[in-house]
Amino acid sequence: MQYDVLVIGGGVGGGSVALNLASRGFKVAIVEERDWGGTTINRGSTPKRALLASAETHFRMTQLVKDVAPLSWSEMASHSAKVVLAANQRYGNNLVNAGITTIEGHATFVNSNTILVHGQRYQAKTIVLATGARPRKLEFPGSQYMEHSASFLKASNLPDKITIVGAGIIAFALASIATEAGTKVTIVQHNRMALRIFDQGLVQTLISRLENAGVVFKFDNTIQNITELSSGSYQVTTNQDQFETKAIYCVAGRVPNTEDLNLSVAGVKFGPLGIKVDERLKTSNPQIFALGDCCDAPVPKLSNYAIYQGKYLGNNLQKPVQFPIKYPTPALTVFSIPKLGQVGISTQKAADKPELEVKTMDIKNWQTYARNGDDLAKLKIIFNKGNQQIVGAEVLSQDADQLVDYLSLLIQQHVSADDLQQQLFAYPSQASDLYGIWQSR
Ligand SMILES: Cc1cc2nc3c(=O)[nH]c(=O)nc-3n(C[C@H](O)[C@H](O)[C@H](O)COP(=O)(O)OP(=O)(O)OC[C@H]3O[C@@H](n4cnc5c(N)ncnc54)[C@H](O)[C@@H]3O)c2cc1C
Ligand SMILES: NC(=O)c1ccc[n+]([C@@H]2O[C@H](COP(=O)([O-])OP(=O)(O)OC[C@H]3O[C@@H](n4cnc5c(N)ncnc54)[C@H](O)[C@@H]3O)[C@@H](O)[C@H]2O)c1
Repeated sequence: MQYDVLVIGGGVGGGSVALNLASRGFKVAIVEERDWGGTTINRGSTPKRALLASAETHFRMTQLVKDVAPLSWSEMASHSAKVVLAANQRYGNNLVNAGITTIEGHATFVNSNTILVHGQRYQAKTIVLATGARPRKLEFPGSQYMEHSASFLKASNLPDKITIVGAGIIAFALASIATEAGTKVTIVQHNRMALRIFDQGLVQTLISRLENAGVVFKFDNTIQNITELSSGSYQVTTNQDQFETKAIYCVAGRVPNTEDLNLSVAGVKFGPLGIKVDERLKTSNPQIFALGDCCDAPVPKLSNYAIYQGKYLGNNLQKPVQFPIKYPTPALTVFSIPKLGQVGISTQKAADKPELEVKTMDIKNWQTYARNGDDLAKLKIIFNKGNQQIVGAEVLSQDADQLVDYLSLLIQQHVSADDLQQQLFAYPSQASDLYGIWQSR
């Protein structure tokens, strides 16, 4: 069967490019071997945020009133499962309703413009690879007892004592959710560094808050083996320690899905960081493109980048791709309790730039944060000393994701303090708090 464009991978990256191209009249087919919506919808931010919805509401209540009833994991899990099922079905339906041919199965290349799925050949002049990534596996005796974030996120029961391996973005979200649900969490990190790219002062405050809530951090601990005990629990032995736990989730990074595609027959080069692409997302074969978590592009591997890359390719594929991809202001959030957000230039990068100044603002007394009892709320904002424009920020707050997005708009639009005074925000709202950034300087 012949198409204008074949997309391999039905996650948010593949879906984004397929929907964009279909809306322009291209004959598009998309292949998915597991579930429509990929990691984001089925095993990533959608279930994570659905579980977090209960966990953070519970946390907020405990900040404001006494005697809050404990959370029920089974209720949280069934809410999350409903949200995921609806999103997954909506995702598949959107593709079909857009006139895209959806093919279920594993795709491999036969040659540079032909793929094979369940013995059937499909051809296209242009192919887009959007095969995503999978959890990185660690190997040591007993490592087979470790599960991954996906099994945490779909667990119908959560044990009362769990271990998380890796102190990264996923770990802080899972630990926050589990702790709020009453589970005792231990995080094992092989060195001293948690959340490497974030402001380490804010990270330390977040660690202290989680420690006060009962999370045990074991830094400089490398797991040597795990043994199963007759009780059904596990004994974890590290280079420093030995302890019992009831489940172990390994969240020590992710690796791109580049194997089992027969990329070499298509002339597509790849390495450990993913499929090699140029600044137009073109692979080493000029008719094959790659985007999202499977590709080795110089941006974080996040849903928002995969979707943005999909839109870029969709906008440009009808003609030879003319313009290199230009990424907007980066914004990301660790969905912990409280959240940790980063936008634009980070405090670590600002430290090397004398033209920038970092101002730390204790925002807990600002209206939004005071009324929410958000006592740890802190904003580190990075200004250009010359024109006083905001170029970046790092935020610790229950609402860091929203503040980061407001700041992203200000940065992207080069908004100055004077420009902001021309806006009339609803009052008192988180947006109206923004005036405080200049007042507090
Ligand atoms: C627990 C967790 C939480 C996350 N939270 C966030 C968050 O809050 N915010 C954020 O921005 N990012 C988050 N991420 C990252 C985000 O999920 C990824 O960046 C995003 O899913 C990448 O999209 P993608 O389309 O490139 O890949 P994927 O979503 O992984 O989709 C790739 C698809 O390709 C399919 N596939 C692979 N090989 C083949 C083949 N040969 N044939 C057919 N199909 C194939 C796979 O089955 C998969 O469905 C999170 C990730 C995890 C694991
Ligand atoms: N909110 C978001 O935007 C969001 C949320 C979740 C995931 N993601 C994406 O998913 C990716 C994967 O998340 P992640 O948390 O798995 O990765 P990560 O890179 O954020 O963290 C992995 C952690 O594991 C540690 N580690 C590595 N080997 C180890 C070992 N042997 N023992 C103990 N610790 C070890 C690393 O030092 C690091 O701290 C992220 O990089 C990001 O692209 C994004």
